[in-house]
Amino acid sequence: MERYKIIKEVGDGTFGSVWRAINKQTGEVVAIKKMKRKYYSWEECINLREVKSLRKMNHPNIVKLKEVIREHDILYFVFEYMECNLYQLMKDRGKLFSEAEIRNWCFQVFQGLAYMHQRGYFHRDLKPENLLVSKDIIKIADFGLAREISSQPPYTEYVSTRWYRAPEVLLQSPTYNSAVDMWAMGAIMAELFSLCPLFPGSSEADEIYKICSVIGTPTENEWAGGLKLARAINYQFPQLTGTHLSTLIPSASEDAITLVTSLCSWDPCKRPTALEALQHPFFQSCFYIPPSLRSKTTVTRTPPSVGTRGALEQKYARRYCGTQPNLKSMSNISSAKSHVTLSTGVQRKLEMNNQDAIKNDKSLKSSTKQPRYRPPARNSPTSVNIGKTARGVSDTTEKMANMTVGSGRLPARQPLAPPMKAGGWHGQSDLFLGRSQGIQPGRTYSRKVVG
Ligand SMILES: Nc1ncnc2c1ncn2[C@@H]1O[C@H](COP(=O)(O)OP(=O)(O)OP(=O)(O)O)[C@@H](O)[C@H]1O
Repeated sequence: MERYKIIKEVGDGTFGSVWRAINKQTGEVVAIKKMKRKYYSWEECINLREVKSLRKMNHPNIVKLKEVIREHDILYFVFEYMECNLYQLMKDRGKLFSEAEIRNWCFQVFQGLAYMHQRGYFHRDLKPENLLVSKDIIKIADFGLAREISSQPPYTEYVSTRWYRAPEVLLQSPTYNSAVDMWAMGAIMAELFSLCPLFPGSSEADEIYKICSVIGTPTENEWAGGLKLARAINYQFPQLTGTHLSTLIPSASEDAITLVTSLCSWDPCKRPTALEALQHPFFQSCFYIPPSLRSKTTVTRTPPSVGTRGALEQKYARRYCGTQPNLKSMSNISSAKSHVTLSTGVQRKLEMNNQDAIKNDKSLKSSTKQPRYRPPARNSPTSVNIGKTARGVSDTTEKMANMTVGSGRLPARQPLAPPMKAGGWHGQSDLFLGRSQGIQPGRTYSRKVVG
């Protein structure tokens, strides 16, 4: 580690703190992630998902892992350095992003995702904090939860930050696939337009409620599989008609709305794959250049939608809103859906979000169902089976309740979930505990992001 000069902390995640540093020999600026738990052998490190998955990825829109160092039982990941994450950009933003900016970012992320999904990996924890930006370039980071298609169950660790968590995961589907990343991208894309999270659930119950209040309660026609999942856990969806996305993200063009709508489809099979998303009319002005054909210059200095054409787009972005002709139709896309499927083979693990939920759980002990997996407490230094931070997870409701200030984001334009009709199921998920703690309207909060 003495080869690096540490400059300052730029991030603090669940698993590690991230520092800006300089390679003393080359002068290169890097990001060093110092893992919180100790690693007593190299075998332990090599088996880490972040190492296994990132080692194999070489794409301009996936953050590059340069080096792994273990010193005094502490593990360090050396990454290429990125200026900031998308959440930081949104929270510091005084005015809305232009559609051209959003298009450019999303196009790049979908390229990174297409690459990753094609190679049999999916991320599982896409959120604005994990999308890192330097100038016009955006890259996917944090592969702590990335999953390989060939990996075997049982999988017991926690999956994804709640606000971006796909409904099949919320409903404890025993199988899920790369479509969970596409759902997250729909939510992120909408958030880029409005600077407000689309589904800011304060608990799993509230998350489903928020989703229903935007895209409407799923019908048998829309998502038979989801209704089956719900029946299996004796869960009843709240009956809501939904809100047209154009009222929630009024600055988005019609193309953007149709893309977000299809990404946020209840049924994972109805979501476009990353490759399909890249062919959506929303991206008609972007040029897809396969990474293998890109020169270094193209990749790093001329992202899609930037350059002369990008500048023009930027200039006329607002004028184009909703008026661009749809040159391609999603229905014309011939490529078969190729979401990478993952069979968990075990119950999805559940989270306990707050003390109220625990109390409720105690009062509902008549359940005949087996108790579900309860993740170890957060911050457990020796466990990777832990919930994620701030906006994320496990004990998040408590955290949210205590959050203060800062982001200027007001996520609570949607109603709070009423007590859920939990039927006879009394598992440990807050989804079924009949209690939902909403974020109060007008309340702002910050996320756990340093710097
Ligand atoms: N390569 C990088 N360059 C600059 N900043 C980075 C880099 N990698 C991570 N960061 C910053 O550190 C934060 C946390 O990093 P990361 O998500 O990898 O940690 P984590 O412990 O896995 O966090 P999480 O709780 O989200 O899982 C990021 O949101 C980002 O702001």
